[in-house]
Amino acid sequence: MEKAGVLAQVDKGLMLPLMEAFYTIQGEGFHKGTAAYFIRVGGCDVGCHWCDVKESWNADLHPPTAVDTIVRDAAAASDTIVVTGGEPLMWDMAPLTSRLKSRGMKIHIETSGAYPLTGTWDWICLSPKKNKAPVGDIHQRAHELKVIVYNRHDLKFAEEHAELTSPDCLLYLQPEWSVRERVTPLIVEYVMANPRWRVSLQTHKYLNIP
Ligand SMILES: C[S@@+](CC[C@H](N)C(=O)[O-])C[C@H]1O[C@@H](n2cnc3c(N)ncnc32)[C@H](O)[C@@H]1O
Ligand SMILES: Nc1nc2[nH]cc(C(=O)O)c2c(=O)[nH]1
Ligand code: SF4
Ligand SMILES: [Mg+2]
Repeated sequence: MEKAGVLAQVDKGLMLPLMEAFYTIQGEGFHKGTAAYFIRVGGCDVGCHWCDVKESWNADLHPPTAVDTIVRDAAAASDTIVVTGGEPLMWDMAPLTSRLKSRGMKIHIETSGAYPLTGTWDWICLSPKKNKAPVGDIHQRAHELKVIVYNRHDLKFAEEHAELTSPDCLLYLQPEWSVRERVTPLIVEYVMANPRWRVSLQTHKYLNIP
């Protein structure tokens, strides 16, 4: 396909810049410990200085891939799919999620919420960022709020975002990996004092799996 044609397909969400797709164990949040197939879509301009997938940021480095191909490979691997990135909501998620849904799959998203919510989701993990705030009503739609804690101020940031969520939204504090030894004790103390919150660890990194 010529370049203009590919760009048009990407614009419609019929192709996505695919960084990688892999079957693993969800390491974080409510579903941690359960098998899932991850679809990592390239492209992100949020710019978290501690981001653990900076290779995802430049969408041009990741080949535009037909969603039909992505869905075919996903369906062969698992009935639970986690769409992540990069920031997946930079792209129109409607074509990908409608195809996954029509095959009866459970679809989860990991997002900063910095772009409008598209697609249909069984589980929305909202991880808000200071650099680029969530837009629209995603706090009300989120099933879990997962705030990354790099320093003490992030606990205040976490409360500000928790106030915007629905009453049954699960609340998680997750240590930023590079400072985990310093911040994990802060999180433990905070969760015991404020038991509406839970601890989330990046358990896949302890298990040495993707
Ligand atoms: C790489 S992001 C991709 C999805 C989306 N851009 C987002 O930030 O939610 C996936 C998850 O990893 C978290 N994350 C990224 N870097 C991290 C780090 N160094 N330590 C802990 N969590 C991290 C993000 O906050 C997010 O919840
Ligand atoms: N195992 C595993 N669990 C995860 N949960 C969220 C991840 C992500 O990068 O979005 C992730 C990831 O990269 N690997
Ligand atoms: S929003 Fe997500 S992918 Fe983008 S820089 Fe932050 S953690 Fe990384
Ligand atoms: Mg990750």
